[in-house]
Amino acid sequence: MARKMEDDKKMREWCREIPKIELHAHLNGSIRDSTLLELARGLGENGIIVLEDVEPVILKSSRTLPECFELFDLYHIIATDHSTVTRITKEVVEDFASENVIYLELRTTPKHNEAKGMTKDSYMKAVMQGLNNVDEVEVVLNSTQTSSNEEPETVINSFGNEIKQTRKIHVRILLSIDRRQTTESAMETVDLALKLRDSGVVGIDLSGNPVVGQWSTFLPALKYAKEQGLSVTLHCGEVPNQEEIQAMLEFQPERVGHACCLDDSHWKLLKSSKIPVEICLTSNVRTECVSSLDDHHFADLYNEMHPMAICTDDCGLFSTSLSHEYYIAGTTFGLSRDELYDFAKNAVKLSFVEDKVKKELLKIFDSYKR
Ligand SMILES: CNc1ncnc2c1ncn2[C@@H]1O[C@H](COP(=O)(O)O)[C@@H](O)[C@H]1O
Ligand SMILES: [Zn+2]
Repeated sequence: MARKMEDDKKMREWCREIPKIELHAHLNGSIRDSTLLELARGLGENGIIVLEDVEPVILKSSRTLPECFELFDLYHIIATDHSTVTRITKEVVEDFASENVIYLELRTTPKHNEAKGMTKDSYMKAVMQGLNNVDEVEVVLNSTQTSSNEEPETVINSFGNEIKQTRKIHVRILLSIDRRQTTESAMETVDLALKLRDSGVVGIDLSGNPVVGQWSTFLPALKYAKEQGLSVTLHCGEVPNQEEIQAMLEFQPERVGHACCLDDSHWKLLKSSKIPVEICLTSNVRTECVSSLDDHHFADLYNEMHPMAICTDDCGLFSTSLSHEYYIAGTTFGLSRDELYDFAKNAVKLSFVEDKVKKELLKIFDSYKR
């Protein structure tokens, strides 16, 4: 028993220590609980919200998908002013870097809120300021950015190799279109993404409550994004809307998130199209998109060597971390450390980053496990 617990602890530490790539993380879903509560308390003291109503909602650990979207509305009241957006961006990046995420693709929905003097542009400026404010680690936003002259630290890693480590994280941003938006508003988001290309924005995500909105509303903006050379990823199959799933797969996005509720024909289509899947284990179980970890489609896709990446989705909302997601993938599906390591490394190829950075990231993986 003691031995098993010791092995388990080592496995958790190993998952934390290895380099990792995060491709599906929503900014507001990744807010630390402690920050959220602190902000909520502040608003409670000022009479803007009733803290007693909000606290149990924030602290509840298990939520259905509709409950998640109720909570997001609350998050947006609590966290959407410029200085808070800047603060949470800084914290989220630092949290990922602290568990050895070397590349983070962070997605967020640019928000317009007249009452707070916020436009989609100013929202994104606040996000960029947050990236600038990160001080625990160097943030690299484009492949032309020169690195700081920080001396690399020499450490012995869990493979027994001596490696030189610099505290550095590559970050790229995806702008999310919320399914509540109009075609016009979705177009605006794509235009903003194009404007911010030099600041690290590389693509577009379609997300939001899957039972809200029509595919035809978003299609013009998604097509436009594709034509302009932005990468596109879609939340696909969180609910069994087969007509929409068909349209999404036909659109041929560069990646899809979740892919839970596909019928047999779409399952075949997904596999034959080789569209990479962002796998969010805890999220899918908590929101009841899959009945249990053991029934998760990860195993089937893994056995077929379908391109996939392990991701967190909303690590704040679901109290998880990328290391923990690797741990549960390894222990649930019986992956060896070597298999898990190769899996982590393969996620580099699925990222939307420039080839030059991909090569740099692959080198980090190779030097880590020689
Ligand atoms: C649980 N599964 C999910 N399915 C669909 N959309 C989700 C999601 N989790 C998060 N979001 C989307 O991301 C927003 C929060 O981050 P940002 O405000 O953009 O930073 C949510 O409001 C929702 O639109
Ligand atoms: Zn998501």
